[in-house]
Order: sequence, then structure tokens, then C-alpha cells
Amino acid sequence: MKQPFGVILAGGLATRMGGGDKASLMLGGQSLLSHAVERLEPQVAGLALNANGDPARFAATGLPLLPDPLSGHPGPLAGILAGLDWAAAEGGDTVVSVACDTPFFPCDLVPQLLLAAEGMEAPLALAASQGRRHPVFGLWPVSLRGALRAALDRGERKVAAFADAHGGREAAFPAPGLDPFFNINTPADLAEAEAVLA
Ligand SMILES: Nc1nc2c(ncn2[C@@H]2O[C@H](COP(=O)(O)OP(=O)(O)OP(=O)(O)O)[C@@H](O)[C@H]2O)c(=O)[nH]1
Ligand SMILES: [Mg+2]
Repeated sequence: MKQPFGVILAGGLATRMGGGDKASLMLGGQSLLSHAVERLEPQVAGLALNANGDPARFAATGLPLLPDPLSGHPGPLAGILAGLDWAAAEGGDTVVSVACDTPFFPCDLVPQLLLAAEGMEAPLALAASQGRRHPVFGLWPVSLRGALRAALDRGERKVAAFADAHGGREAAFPAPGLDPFFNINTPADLAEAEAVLA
């Protein structure tokens, strides 16, 4: 199998943060987006950013910018579809998705997802820790993009439901201390992440 491509999902509205771009929030002197790029880039064949609105605000990153292929902020599944369409055009077989708001995600995310999906014709696996799945952290086959488009058109919004319908497996990650999938949804979460770094 070819090395997966990567997509960083930053298409949400950050309502719990009071709006704006969560990807641009600063943590430890760098943006949440640059934390995600640093972790994912070494693990993938190529990297893109899924975000909506004015593309100029991410131009400096140099990353291909993928808007949601459906309007109205239908949720992360739309960003995963954007990533699959892009990877297909790049000649890829699979995509690994990550959220822009999870700065401590595992440095072995991609190899562990690949291991979990070993032997599958259409490799699909979701990350989990502490007994919970993190559906926006997943390995997705390009071959499912037609099915994903159809599911979105039917109104499917749940990432895990789509994965379950296609035999998605689970990659469990250890979380002995801080959960590596700790994600920043509120200003209090951002303060907590700053405290972790300090
Ligand atoms: N492409 C895309 N991504 C989304 C959408 N909604 C959420 N996401 C992404 O899914 C991931 C997890 O979502 P949340 O943590 O709820 O982020 P959010 O939706 O921006 O924040 P809230 O509005 O506070 O829920 C983040 O990486 C979001 O950017 C969407 O409509 N489209
Ligand atoms: Mg979140």
C-alpha cells in the first residue's frame, strides 16, 4: 500500500471558542495549525488543509487549501470527503484525517492506523483512547469517496456511523497520563494545554 496522504480538518465554526479560526489560536508560541503540521507531515506522503471562508488567511502555510464540497458546514465528514477527492487527484489510495484542535496527537498515528486496517481491501480505521473513539482521527480509503458523497447527500453527519457502515476498525492508543487526543474546544481547554506545555 502507498503511504497515506494527510488532511488537517479546520472547517468548523469554533462556536465554543467564541468563533473564528481554532487553527490560528496560539499555543506555546505557535499556532494550533503548525502543531498539527509538525506532527502529521513526517507521517504522510503529502498534506492539505481543509478550511472554509477566505483562503487568504492560510496562504502563508503553503498548504493546498480544500474547502468543504458541501455548503452549510455539514461537519467533519465533508472535510474528509474534500481530503479524499484531493488525494485521488494526487494519485493516493488513502487519507489520514486529523483535527486542528488536538495538538498532542500521537506521533505514530499513521502507522498505528495502518496496522489496525491491515488486510482490509478498503482500509478504514478510527483512533481511540481511554475506551473512546476519536472519529475525526481516521484512515480513509479513496475508494469510498463515492459512498461518502452519497451518505452526505442522504443527510449522514456522523463520522463514526459512516465508518461502522464500512467495517471500520479501531486503533487504540495508550493514554497513561494526558490523553493524546485532548482537544481544545473552549478557552479553558486552551489554558489547560498551555499549562501542559509549561
Ligand atoms: N470540514 C469541516 N470540518 C468541520 C466541520 N465542523 C467541525 N469540523 C472539524 O471537526 C473537528 C472537530 O470539531 P469541533 O472540535 O467540534 O470543532 P468546531 O466545530 O470548530 O467547534 P464547535 O463549533 O465549538 O463545536 C475540528 O477539526 C473541526 O474543524 C465542518 O462543518 N466542516
Ligand atoms: Mg474538538
